[in-house]
Amino acid sequence: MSENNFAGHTLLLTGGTGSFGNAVLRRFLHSDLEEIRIFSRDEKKQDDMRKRFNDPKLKFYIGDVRDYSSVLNAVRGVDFIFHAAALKQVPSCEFYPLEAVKTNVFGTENVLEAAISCGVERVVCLSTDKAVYPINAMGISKAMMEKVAVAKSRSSDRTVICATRYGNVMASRGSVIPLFADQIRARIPISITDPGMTRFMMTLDDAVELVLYAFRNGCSGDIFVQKAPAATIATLAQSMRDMLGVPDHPIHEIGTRHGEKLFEVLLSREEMAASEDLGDYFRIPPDLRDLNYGKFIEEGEKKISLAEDYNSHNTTRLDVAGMTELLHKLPFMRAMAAGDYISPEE
Ligand SMILES: O=c1ccn([C@@H]2O[C@H](COP(=O)(O)OP(=O)(O)O[C@H]3O[C@H](CO)[C@@H](O)[C@H](O)[C@H]3O)[C@@H](O)[C@H]2O)c(=O)[nH]1
Repeated sequence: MSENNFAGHTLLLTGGTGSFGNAVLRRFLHSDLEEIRIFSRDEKKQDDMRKRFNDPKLKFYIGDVRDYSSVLNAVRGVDFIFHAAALKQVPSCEFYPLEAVKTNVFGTENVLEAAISCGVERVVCLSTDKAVYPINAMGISKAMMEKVAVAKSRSSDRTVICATRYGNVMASRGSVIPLFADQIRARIPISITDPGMTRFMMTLDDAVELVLYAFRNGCSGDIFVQKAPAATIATLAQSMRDMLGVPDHPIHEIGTRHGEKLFEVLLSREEMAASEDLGDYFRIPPDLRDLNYGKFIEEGEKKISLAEDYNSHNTTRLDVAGMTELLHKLPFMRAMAAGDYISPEE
């Protein structure tokens, strides 16, 4: 399925005003899709987007995934959905965990229920590595979102529901790369939490590719994960200092923050045992055992105890040169290195 096989079809992006929505639009605006709907609560961002893209193919829907009727209104007549609407800030979800449940869990249920009742063909739900062995409210709510998606995928023959999980998107707004860049610009020390902490490193384009892969290839109940390299925060800081020409810029260690893990996990041990290795991706199929599943237990347990999870400590580790090469792919970092400043992605 290429970007040009969609004549007469409509795509809905929930949470479409964020960086992911913008990146998808850049890919799909010139496809043969008939209509692209942006659904979000944010009137101002929708207005900015309307002016920026200025394209009659784009339609804007104000609503909240928590409100079923607003979702239903946007889903009627839609063929495909990329469900990106979420509360994703770790600290705010820690303080307001039920708000995370309302948006990430019940909101997803609303989107999927509307999709099934309107006969939508395919839905891809976006999740995060923080949903695996979760320790913070954001991750826990996203883990529940995945469970809702997989459970719902069993209840429709027509609507294919699958999900993707990805790690930190490099240089997204509020994340560590723009923060370190601001600190370097302001000539204040770089605040490192724990130099040995690792994170998967993915670009926004990688995240979009993963969602498109799931969209094209997913069977109902599948979760897709892209293999990705990782780096320690010390390596990231050194690469940024080198790239911005200040290799000796001071560093200040502040310690691990609230709700934060030493490393992230993209596939649990249990999922690794069941997953299919597709080269660049893993596919985690849904557990299709029915009530008569006793005969699968022994084999399953043996595989699980041999498996290792897939995490940012044991994946390909970037050294300073490798990390710098990746940083060069980011428009934000290239501009910084040239002495310009551009806004990070939303
Ligand atoms: O002053 C800082 C801030 C962050 N870090 C480290 O940098 C890494 C990445 O941090 P950050 O960019 O804040 O990302 P995460 O905390 O991993 O999670 C972010 O990225 C997720 C997925 O992209 C979002 O869902 C979360 O809301 C958002 O907090 C972590 O190891 C942090 O400990 C520092 O060393 N110093």
